[in-house]
Amino acid sequence: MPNGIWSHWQLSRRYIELILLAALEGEDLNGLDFEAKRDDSRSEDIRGGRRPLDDLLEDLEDGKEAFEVGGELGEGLALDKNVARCTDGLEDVFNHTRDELQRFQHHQLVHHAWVSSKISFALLLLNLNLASSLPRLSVSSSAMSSLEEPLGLENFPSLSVVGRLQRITSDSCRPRIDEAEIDNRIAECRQCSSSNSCQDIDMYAWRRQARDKFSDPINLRRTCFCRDHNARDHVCHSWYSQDRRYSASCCHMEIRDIAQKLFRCLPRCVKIVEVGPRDGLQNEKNIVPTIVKVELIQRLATSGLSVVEATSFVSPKWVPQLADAKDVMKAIRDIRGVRFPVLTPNLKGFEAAAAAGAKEVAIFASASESFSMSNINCSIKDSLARYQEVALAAKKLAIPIRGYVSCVVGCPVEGAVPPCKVAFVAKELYDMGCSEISLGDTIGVGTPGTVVPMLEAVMSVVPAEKLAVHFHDTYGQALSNILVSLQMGISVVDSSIAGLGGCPYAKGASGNVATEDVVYMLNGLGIKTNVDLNKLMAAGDFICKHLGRQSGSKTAIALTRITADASKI
Ligand SMILES: CC(C)(COP(=O)([O-])OP(=O)([O-])OC[C@H]1O[C@@H](n2cnc3c(N)ncnc32)[C@H](O)[C@@H]1OP(=O)([O-])[O-])[C@@H](O)C(=O)NCCC(=O)NCCSC(=O)C[C@@](C)(O)CC(=O)[O-]
Repeated sequence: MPNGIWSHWQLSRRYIELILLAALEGEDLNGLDFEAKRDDSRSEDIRGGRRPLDDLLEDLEDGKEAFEVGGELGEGLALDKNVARCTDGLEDVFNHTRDELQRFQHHQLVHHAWVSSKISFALLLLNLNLASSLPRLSVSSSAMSSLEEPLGLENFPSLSVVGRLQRITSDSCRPRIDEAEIDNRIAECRQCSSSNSCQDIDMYAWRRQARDKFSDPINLRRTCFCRDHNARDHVCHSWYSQDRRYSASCCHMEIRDIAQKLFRCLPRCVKIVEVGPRDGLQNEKNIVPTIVKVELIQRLATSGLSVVEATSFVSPKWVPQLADAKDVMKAIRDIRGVRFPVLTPNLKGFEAAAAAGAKEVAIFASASESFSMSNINCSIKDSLARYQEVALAAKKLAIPIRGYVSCVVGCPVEGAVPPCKVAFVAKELYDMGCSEISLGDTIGVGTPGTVVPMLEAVMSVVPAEKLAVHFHDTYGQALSNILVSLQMGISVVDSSIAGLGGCPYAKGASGNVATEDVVYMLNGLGIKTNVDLNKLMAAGDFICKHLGRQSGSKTAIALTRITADASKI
């Protein structure tokens, strides 16, 4: 793509991004002052914001094939200017450009120039500008159809981010809670790239605090790809030091800065829910002595983890490994500062857990009928009725409940699970009063391609702040799935020490993503977890030695090997 066109597109698009963000955040657009910079810093005040559109319109008026790429557009426009400063109130920009558009009654654009609000107008601009980056402009009515309907902005402030985005995304790309639609969502977005808006607009869902990070795109690109050797060296040195003491602090801000530029809206802190003592051990054939379980929990607690799922109050006939739940709870009751939720499949389990001193419980439903039957011996509907009883009992005792949804992308029996089913179960659990809902890829088949539509569906009915993700790592996709979940606004991640686990009723599924690997990745991104990786690895060593197997954590294996090599020198 010729440079001029690209610059134009980039520059103009930035206005729209900023306008949209400002509008989405409910800011008063009047008098908002912003600046869009290009790679070099020669500055020229062009009272930006208008010129690009003015020039496009002039070209249209002249009957030029202004949108045919050939350099002319880029060269001739003010778009080649390096710094554009919008000093006019944006209100003016809107009004001015709308008036301009109305002057072109004869042109097909007018058909779409009907604007119901600032936001739809901004979208129109976005469509226009993206369209202009294509070889030939084709502003078809299907591409612009969303602009012809009122946006219903009265409800805008009360909508979630995803809801807002769904509201303003063009029809052809707007997600609906509809199985086929959601399943095809990503493919659709690719197909409809000529309609211009969807891919870029969709990114907004993940750009919660992105406004200040949009500036300086070239610099961003440089830093991201580590062409700046200083930055890269700093970052790399922080990964590891020979005495195995991990330190992210030396250049925490720098790493975070790079990560934020690259990943835009990652959370500052992530809460890790350690599920090793429960999910990790429940699948072990040989019974692990209670004393070993308790020591594992103690070690995990001292590593800084704030939540360790300790055990399950399920039928010992179904899960013999956790038949000692009561004893485990008794042994850990004096550990302070850490929460120890336990699984309860029914009222009987809840009562036993409460009697054993559990201060927090978890209920576990499934998005797949077959898995529900094999895991808890009842249909989804019946399980929800059971959990309603548990929720009521918990409420009476002021015990918080966590909810799980299993098989959120795939089921060992049924195959692909539609996102709408996951959203349905998650919403039921949320309505029951679950304070957090963990979305489990029980068999670890998800990829970002399937996880994103699932999360979008769930986030349209349950706020992101109430969600956690729980990935098994059967296909090695867990970390990518976690990363994309964080980008979508989730900040609670389940994981299991040494990657232990698997579900007894999901044959072939491997363990959860290893906690060590999650902490390593989050440290690398400058995201706080308050977990000490060395202590965590020691806890992993401890349980792996007991089980007589190698850790399932790549981080643990790598760091242990490097340490061993270093000690030989
Ligand atoms: C739900 C049940 C109990 C139904 O099992 P059932 O056989 O249909 O239940 P029942 O009511 O007919 O009872 C059968 C026997 O179990 C007893 N019983 C009944 N309830 C309890 C209880 N709470 N605690 C102790 N005993 C219990 C009950 O008293 C009776 O004893 P009997 O009269 O035969 O001596 C059974 O299917 C069960 O325990 N399932 C648990 C399965 C399990 O733990 N799966 C793994 C956890 S889920 C998971 O790993 C996924 C997750 C959360 O990690 C997320 C993800 O990765 O996706």
